[in-house]
Amino acid sequence: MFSIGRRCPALRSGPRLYRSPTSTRHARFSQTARNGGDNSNSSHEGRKPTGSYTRVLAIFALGVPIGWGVHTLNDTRSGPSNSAKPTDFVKYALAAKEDISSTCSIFTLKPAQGSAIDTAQLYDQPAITSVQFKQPQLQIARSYTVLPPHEGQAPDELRFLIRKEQNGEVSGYLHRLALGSTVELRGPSVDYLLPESVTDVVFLAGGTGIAPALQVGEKLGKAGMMHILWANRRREDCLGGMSDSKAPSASSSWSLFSWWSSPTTHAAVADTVTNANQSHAIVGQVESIKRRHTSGLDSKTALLVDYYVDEEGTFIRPTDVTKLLDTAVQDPGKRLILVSGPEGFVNYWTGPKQWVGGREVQGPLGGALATFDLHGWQVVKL
Ligand SMILES: Cc1cc2nc3c(=O)[nH]c(=O)nc-3n(C[C@H](O)[C@H](O)[C@H](O)COP(=O)(O)OP(=O)(O)OC[C@H]3O[C@@H](n4cnc5c(N)ncnc54)[C@H](O)[C@@H]3O)c2cc1C
Repeated sequence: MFSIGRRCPALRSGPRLYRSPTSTRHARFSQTARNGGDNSNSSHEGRKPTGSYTRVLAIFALGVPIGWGVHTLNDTRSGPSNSAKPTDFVKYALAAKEDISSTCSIFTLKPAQGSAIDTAQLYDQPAITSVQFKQPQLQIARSYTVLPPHEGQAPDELRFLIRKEQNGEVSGYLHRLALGSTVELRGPSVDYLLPESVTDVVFLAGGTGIAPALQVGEKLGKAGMMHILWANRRREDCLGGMSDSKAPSASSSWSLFSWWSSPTTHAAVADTVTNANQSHAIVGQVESIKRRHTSGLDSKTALLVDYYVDEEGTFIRPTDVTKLLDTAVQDPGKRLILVSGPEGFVNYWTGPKQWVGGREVQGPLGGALATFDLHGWQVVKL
């Protein structure tokens, strides 16, 4: 998904995976009806109501509140009623920037003018969605995956986890913005449409590849079983994250297991996780999605996350993945392996995507996953 080292095409010619949304959710309460109500009051002032006029008034008296109620309900459900076309850039203001590590920050953006990106298309579609940010001086744009909304977030706000790439044109520009600055966004783009009847997902996420994983976790909900294997170079990027599998991948996994099993460790770890969840926003959001989407002891509908940190010597091993693929599923539906992260990470697991006719396509399966017996699991490169 993340094309490090590949220059994205300029705004004019950028390849788009976008499919045109056909939302009718924003049908506005008709202006005529509103004006009609107002006019009836002003232009007929002082006149004795006739029988039919009384009926008209009664219709307005009942109709306007009902219509307004429906209008308000639609607005609450689908965000701003003045949604911009996905191909048009709209202005947002940088409302907050939370540094979560030395290279990554969470950006919170609010619409700066009347129009805004259609949040229903971003959040409610069974799809992984992203938007493009414009770098105005260079007239280039890059895609960023929107984080699922979290508790306390205003309905029109958008949040993104963005890593500052060394010498990165757009990420560098975004990280230099002062609070309150205006930035131009367009979208949404659908990067992957989740098929119906997904029962199992294994998500291999590298670094900021956790953002689409969180979208899938949120959208899959209690519909199935999802296991995220999240790899980071540094602990600071997933501070406090504790793996759900008992023995995290490491050369000394047996000793880690005995360490994990000790009651003293459990108490200490619980404290660390609680504290870290309060301070590390992404790990906190991972945990909150897990809590909402894991149904007690029903092992068919759970979200599990394992953390891997290069600097601690823990890497996602092929056996960590094959173990999950071999897990017996009694009632199999669609099973997906989704891979998202820096280009090197995606290439290692799946081989590179390809450009065909100006569009980026999946290309043949390569990398480590091509050597596995996939038992019918479908691989998707993001
Ligand atoms: C669908 C999608 C969703 C994405 N979501 C996110 C997200 O949520 N968060 C996130 O952080 N990123 C995300 N990305 C990646 C993002 O779009 C950018 O690619 C990333 O921020 C780097 O862009 P940049 O303009 O800052 O860097 P660029 O200027 O494109 O440079 C990237 C790197 O390549 C190097 N480089 C550039 N040109 C050359 C060259 N000619 N030779 C050698 N090296 C070179 C640069 O030094 C830099 O390290 C997503 C990408 C896609 C496609």
